[in-house]
Amino acid sequence: QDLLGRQSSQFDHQLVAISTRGTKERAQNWFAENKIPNSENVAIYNSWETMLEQGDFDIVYISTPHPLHYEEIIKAVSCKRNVLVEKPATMNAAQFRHCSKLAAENQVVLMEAMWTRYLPATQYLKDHLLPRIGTVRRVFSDFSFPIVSPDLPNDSRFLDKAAGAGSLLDQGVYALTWVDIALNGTSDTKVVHANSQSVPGRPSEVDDINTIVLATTAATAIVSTSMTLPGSSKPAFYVRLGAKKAAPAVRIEATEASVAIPFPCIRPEELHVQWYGDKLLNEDGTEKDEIIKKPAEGWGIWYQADVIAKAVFEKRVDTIGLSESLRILEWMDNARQMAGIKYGTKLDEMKEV
Ligand SMILES: NC(=O)C1=CN([C@@H]2O[C@H](COP(=O)(O)OP(=O)(O)OC[C@H]3O[C@@H](n4cnc5c(N)ncnc54)[C@H](OP(=O)(O)O)[C@@H]3O)[C@@H](O)[C@H]2O)C=CC1
Ligand SMILES: O=C1OC[C@@H](O)[C@H](O)[C@H]1O
Repeated sequence: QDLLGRQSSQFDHQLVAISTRGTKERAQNWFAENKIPNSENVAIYNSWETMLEQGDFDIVYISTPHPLHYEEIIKAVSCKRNVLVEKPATMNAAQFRHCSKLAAENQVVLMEAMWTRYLPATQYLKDHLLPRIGTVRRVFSDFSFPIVSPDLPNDSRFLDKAAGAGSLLDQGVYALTWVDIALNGTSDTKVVHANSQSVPGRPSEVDDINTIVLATTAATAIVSTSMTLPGSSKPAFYVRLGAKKAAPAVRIEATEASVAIPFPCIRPEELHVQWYGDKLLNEDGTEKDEIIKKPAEGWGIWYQADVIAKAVFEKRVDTIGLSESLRILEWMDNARQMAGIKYGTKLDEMKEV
């Protein structure tokens, strides 16, 4: 239930059908583990195509590993389905541009599930804080946590290149989203440097420690990711999602104030603002943090679900957040090229495949 609705939601999200390669029993166990309401009525398909062609639902949520997204979006929108697709929406910008065109031709809504953008703390930052802190001059954005433990098998999606493995596409998409939010979608932002080091001791080269520098005419952004290093605090990721105390993961430095966003920046709940000058000082004269709390209800992925539900309800034809998704996919394309991160011929050509 936690996954599907919240008390203040305008919409009652319901899971009504799923497509899986697994058995019915496996699906039913999953429903039970995740407390899915009315799960006895959820249609279980063993064929994605059949579900798209015959299923009775408003929106399909694509949550397979990222190299599959492109073909799956094409199939879904061709069946006139509204689509919410996990991040990164596709493996490169050209693919998503094509998907968006097809979605428009088929009169449906398409949206990348970049849930962080729609959480209350992020919305507050965008609508109420960024307009007050002056010109943003520099952004630090880190998203690192140790996903790759020594016992993680090489065929896990985090280490298997055919499944889209790599920290840039998995974690970098969030760190870059924060840059885009902080710079308010500045369109002249360019990747000026990218460097990558692979996960040590594994047979294939999977990008791990990535450092990307972006610049606009007025600002610089420094981005880092890693799926082996602890980043801003030590405990395992899902423990840290509930951590009471965490070091800043994102820092936005503007001319009037700086704003720090504690880990986990993918699910922010607090904004720590330091106003420059003598407005808000500690007894020793140092700047005092103004802590703005904007909790997310439950896990928080339904904020994005509300956004697409509203668009579908209003019968809009739209790729929600298209320019944001494309900017970030393009930055990742450029960073991959500069850092020498490779997948395989078709994807490295950065064309539609
Ligand atoms: N927003 C967020 O917080 C998160 C987003 N993600 C994103 O979600 C996506 C999936 O990640 P994650 O759930 O970790 O990935 P998984 O590897 O767990 O795959 C998810 C499901 O996709 C199906 N699947 C896997 N491989 C294939 C295949 N080759 N062909 C067809 N179906 C397949 C499987 O379902 P079945 O066996 O039932 O068919 C599997 O359970 C990624 O794009 C990732 O970036 C991931 C985690 C969190
Ligand atoms: O989107 C994500 O957020 C949570 C992480 O565990 C995962 O790697 C990533 O895909």
